[in-house]
Amino acid sequence: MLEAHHLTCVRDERVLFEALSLTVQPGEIVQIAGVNGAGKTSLLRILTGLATPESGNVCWQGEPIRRQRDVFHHQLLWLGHQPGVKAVLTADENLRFYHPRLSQDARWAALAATGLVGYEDVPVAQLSAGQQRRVALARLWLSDAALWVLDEPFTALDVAGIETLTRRLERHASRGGAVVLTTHHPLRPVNCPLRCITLNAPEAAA
Ligand SMILES: Nc1ncnc2c1ncn2[C@@H]1O[C@H](COP(=O)(O)OP(=O)(O)OP(=O)(O)O)[C@@H](O)[C@H]1O
Repeated sequence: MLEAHHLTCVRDERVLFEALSLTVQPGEIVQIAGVNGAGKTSLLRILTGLATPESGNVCWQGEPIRRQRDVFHHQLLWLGHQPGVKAVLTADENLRFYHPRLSQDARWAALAATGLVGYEDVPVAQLSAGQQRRVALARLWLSDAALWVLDEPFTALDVAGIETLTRRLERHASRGGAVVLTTHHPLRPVNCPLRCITLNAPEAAA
């Protein structure tokens, strides 16, 4: 599904990782672990095509992503470290921005799935940090992308929110999707293949 070959990433004269290869198969969750600054977000950005590695390449279904950006991005849902929602828009308007063709019923159902019943028409700026995260995560209930790449998706969620999200990830994997995520929150045992790739603390470049 997704393959990374011999990736090297240097930031600020530090080698974050070198000759890193990994594959992501349908039906699995891959956790990228490592200490603060190890390069987890940098790796996710390379895997999604948002950043370019010093060397190596990333392939989707056997083809380099740089040669098929539109196809790849159609199959990708990327949620970055920040909630990625617009503060002046309501929860529902944020979902409509990303999914203009979906019905209000579908959008509200997604918000209900993340525990936001009654907050649909509230401007995001007035929501708590955890609720803002839930608005962003509601896209996971609307997306039909095969590959989800999620940077710290559990941040700011309460215990119930963490469980709801974990179940959503399991369901996506059970339907043949794949998830790559970073988290400092330990994942509970899941009912699908789960692999953890740990990045070492970075070294100064030679
Ligand atoms: N655009 C950039 N320019 C310079 N340095 C960068 C850039 N992006 C990241 N870095 C540096 O690369 C290192 C790794 O950053 P990254 O965000 O990938 O780490 P991380 O493992 O996701 O950390 P955390 O767990 O704190 O989120 C950091 O030292 C950071 O300062």
